[in-house]
Amino acid sequence: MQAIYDVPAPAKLNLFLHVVGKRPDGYHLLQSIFTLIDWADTLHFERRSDGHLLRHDLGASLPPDDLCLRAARLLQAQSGCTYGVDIQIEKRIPAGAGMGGGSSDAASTLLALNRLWGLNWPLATLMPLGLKLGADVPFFLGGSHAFVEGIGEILHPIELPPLTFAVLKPSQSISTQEIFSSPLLARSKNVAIVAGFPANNSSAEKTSESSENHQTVGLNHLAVNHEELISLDNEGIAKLLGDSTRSFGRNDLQKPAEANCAEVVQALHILESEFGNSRMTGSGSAVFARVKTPANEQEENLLNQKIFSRLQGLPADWSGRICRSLDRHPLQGWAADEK
Ligand SMILES: C[C@](O)(CO)[C@H](O)COP(=O)(O)OP(=O)(O)OC[C@H]1O[C@@H](n2ccc(N)nc2=O)[C@H](O)[C@@H]1O
Ligand SMILES: Nc1ncnc2c1ncn2[C@@H]1O[C@H](COP(=O)(O)OP(=O)(O)OP(=O)(O)O)[C@@H](O)[C@H]1O
Repeated sequence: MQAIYDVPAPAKLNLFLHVVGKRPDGYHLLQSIFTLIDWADTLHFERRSDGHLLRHDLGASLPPDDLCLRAARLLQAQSGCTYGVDIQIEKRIPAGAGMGGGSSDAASTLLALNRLWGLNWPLATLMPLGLKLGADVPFFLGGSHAFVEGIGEILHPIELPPLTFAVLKPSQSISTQEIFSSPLLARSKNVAIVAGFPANNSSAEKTSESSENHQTVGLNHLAVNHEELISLDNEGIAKLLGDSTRSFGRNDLQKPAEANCAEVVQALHILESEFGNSRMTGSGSAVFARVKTPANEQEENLLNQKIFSRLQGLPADWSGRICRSLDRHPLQGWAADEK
């Protein structure tokens, strides 16, 4: 294999994100539902025999040593592979948005180079490399929506009904590190511990990764403080994303982000007034609202018009669009399962 073209790297939304603790090294322990959406970057890989690793930006410019190059360098060093690669990237996911764009690029790079360089490593071997690159990378390697714990390395695959979102990214970007170190970050007070219940129906997605932190069966229910049982269906998701007084879910990173960035508050207001709900994803600055999935083309056009007309009144460097949840990651199954 000489080249792999049109490799997708989809973004994620955190339907809720609870900070439940802190590790001795300063990283925060989370509980969150991560959802894959159809706002995606596209990458192209051409193998080089001289061992060099080069990136070419087809759209927006990325930092010189970006997460794609860091992923390629890590895989090359760990495997001792003598091939190199030219990586072309069409960047569409806004950076510093809490949508995991850089992490997704890194995960897609690991999966593509694993093939292009003929390594054929199992997913369980790629997972710890992913975690070294960023807390969100294991989720994108995992290949499905997930209830996520730890700092991002404990993945419980879940199935979700098809969901539609309006996503708005203000012009300002937010540094993840800055938000996690804010004194406004809620600690321990009102911690909702969520426990997952394995799916007991045949539609549950089976995953066969056998790494220690990887559950082998999907979940279809979550319990809050072992009391209220939430099904991962439309009704349950509505509970998770309802208004802040009634909903169970929240994003604990939202308060510090609102304090740091007035545009986050503005974006939340816009979605709240247009769609009746709003929440920030990850460490921001992007926010999203759940919207009714359009039943036909006419309804779909109407939704797109709504977000388009809102964007027209805002500075040109704001972006936004209607996004659909994916069934699964388009590269699911690219890494061999461990026998
Ligand atoms: C907020 C989320 O987007 C939720 O999906 C992720 O937890 C962030 O993941 P990420 O962007 O891959 O973050 P990393 O690049 O690993 O970490 C950036 C910085 O954020 C802080 N950080 C990150 C993740 C975490 N669970 N606790 C933290 O305290 C650390 O100071 C770290 O140095
Ligand atoms: N391939 C990449 N794409 C985007 N940003 C990258 C990439 N590689 C490195 N970065 C750097 O990482 C920073 C954060 O980018 P990213 O888009 O991953 O953040 P994010 O949307 O906040 O994601 P997360 O939810 O993982 O925190 C950017 O400001 C950028 O400088």
